[in-house]
Amino acid sequence: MIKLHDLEFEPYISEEEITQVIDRISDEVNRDFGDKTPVFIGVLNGSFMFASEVVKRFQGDCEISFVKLGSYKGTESTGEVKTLLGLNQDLKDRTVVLLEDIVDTGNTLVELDQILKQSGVKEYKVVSLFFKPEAYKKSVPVDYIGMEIPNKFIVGYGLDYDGLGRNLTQVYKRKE
Ligand SMILES: O=P(O)(O)OC[C@H]1O[C@H](OP(=O)(O)OP(=O)(O)O)[C@H](O)[C@@H]1O
Ligand SMILES: Nc1nc2[nH]cnc2c(=O)[nH]1
Repeated sequence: MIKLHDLEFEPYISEEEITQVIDRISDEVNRDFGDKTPVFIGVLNGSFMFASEVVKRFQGDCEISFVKLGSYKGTESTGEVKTLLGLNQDLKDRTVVLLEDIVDTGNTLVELDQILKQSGVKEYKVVSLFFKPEAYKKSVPVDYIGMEIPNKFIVGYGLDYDGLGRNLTQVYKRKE
């Protein structure tokens, strides 16, 4: 068990399991985008570990960029997604692969969908390491999912609780 600020968390998904999931999802990404010179866009902050592992496994030509969006305060979504660092690259007519650590309510994804459509991409697909089907209320497709998880707050592997826990190499869930 670990403590971050005032909350306790227990081990939930091991590093080995995360690696297996990333291997599988990266195979799918290689298969579908290997010859398309995609632009990978990682959604900061949470996706930095996952994004680096996926792009390290990518075997074709690609470009890599990041945007930074934020909407969580403590363990809850505020419902308001702020763009903290926008796109700084021309994506017109490009194939884009969004790399997210988690899709939860979908608020962040809806914002990204608008940003990408406005930028004139040829196509874009969403890859997310974790997905909470019970929490997802939107219709933007999540095309590649590493793991479906219940509607519980998790930390580790890039995901934080009020800034702490991103460096943990396995995933923990909030202790009930
Ligand atoms: O589907 P949603 O309910 O929108 O949640 C998903 C988003 O929440 C987290 O980001 P957060 O807003 O916590 O910012 P961070 O990545 O900087 O921690 C995560 O990295 C996703 O981008
Ligand atoms: N740390 C963390 N951030 C999130 N953002 C959306 N869902 C979650 C979650 O379960 N944990």
